[in-house]
Amino acid sequence: MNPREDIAAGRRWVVKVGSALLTNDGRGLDEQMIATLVEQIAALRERGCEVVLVSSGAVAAGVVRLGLAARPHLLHDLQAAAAVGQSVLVQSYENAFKRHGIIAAQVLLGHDDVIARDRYLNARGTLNTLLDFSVVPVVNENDTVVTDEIRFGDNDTLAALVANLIDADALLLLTDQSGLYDADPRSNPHAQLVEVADVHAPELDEMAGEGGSLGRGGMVTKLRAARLAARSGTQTVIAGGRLPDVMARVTGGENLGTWLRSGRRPDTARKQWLASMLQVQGSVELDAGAVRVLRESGRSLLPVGVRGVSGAFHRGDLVSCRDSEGREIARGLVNYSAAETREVMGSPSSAIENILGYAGDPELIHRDNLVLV
Ligand SMILES: Nc1ncnc2c1ncn2[C@@H]1O[C@H](COP(=O)(O)OP(=O)(O)O)[C@@H](O)[C@H]1O
Ligand SMILES: N[C@@H](CCC(=O)OP(=O)(O)O)C(=O)O
Repeated sequence: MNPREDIAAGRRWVVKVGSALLTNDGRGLDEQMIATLVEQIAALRERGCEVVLVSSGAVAAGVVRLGLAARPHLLHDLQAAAAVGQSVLVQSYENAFKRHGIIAAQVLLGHDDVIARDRYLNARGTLNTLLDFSVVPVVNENDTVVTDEIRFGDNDTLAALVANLIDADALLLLTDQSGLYDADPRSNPHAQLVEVADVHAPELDEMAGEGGSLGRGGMVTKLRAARLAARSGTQTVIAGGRLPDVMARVTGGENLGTWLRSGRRPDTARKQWLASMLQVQGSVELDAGAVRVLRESGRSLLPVGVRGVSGAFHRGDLVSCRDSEGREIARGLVNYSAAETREVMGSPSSAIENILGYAGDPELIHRDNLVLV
């Protein structure tokens, strides 16, 4: 039995191509690489796979087009570079796909598009419709309008959200390394490739390091992306994009790169949406009993299990639930503001009416609005 038969069975793929691969050492877009990737996607589709491509490279392409000496640091400079570079990027893909008779579509997504549930569902509908039309969506972050606080910043996270949106079977993160090593191979020549691991294995956090000068997130964001993707049951493979025929080989189940196995059952669509919201408005500290109940029995969080509150959140905001050492356990949408939570924490739900003067929900966070981290 092929241990990677789960991968080989995948029909719906999200392929993410990082800046580190696409940008010719900072000398603009590597057109040859784009042609090679597109040829491989065409071959994948011939085998009956659906593919969404998440491609970085806009900033890097814009930097060269504008004649800048290096990747800028100021947000507006980055956004200007992205605006110039995105059209160069998408034009390159358009030309390359056309040579294979494939229609491509540009899809730019921002953080707002996943926070609002109606926009989230809309993005899902559009991507699914594009796939129904046999189009290859080419997705990037909508860099020109985002502010620093709401940027994904790295396209690994964006690719995972896209995988959630379309319920992808598998996510392929192509980069300049052959996969995840047990240490950053740039600084440790003895680093060993991890061939397969459970995506939730805690020791992976020790191994994953930051990115290079061209890319953004390194292996840290790739690991986080794989965990986010696992929420829709999506398998992740991290592999070297310069390897000949890498897409056909990985998707065929060959033992290449790092397979981060997503073992558990997929979350519900609502919980996937909740997990995709990146920004919390505050946090609550739980006592040991509440930590156990959340982790082990998937129940709601009641005010009685809360010991502390920080931040200025309102009803309906996303709040992080932490243990006494500050480790995040879960996230969820609260039924009470920070001020109200301070008043009712530590009390049984039956006392809420007396304390606040009105009868609200018995839970601080209902289990349907709660995701474990
Ligand atoms: N444990 C690790 N294994 C492999 N690469 C690592 C590791 N830790 C950090 N890295 C770095 O992550 C980089 C890839 O991420 P990044 O630069 O963000 O590329 P991309 O643009 O493809 O997302 C590699 O060049 C490598 O130096
Ligand atoms: N949206 C940006 C991509 C950000 C980025 O560099 O991502 P990555 O290469 O995945 O670390 C761009 O197109 O330049």
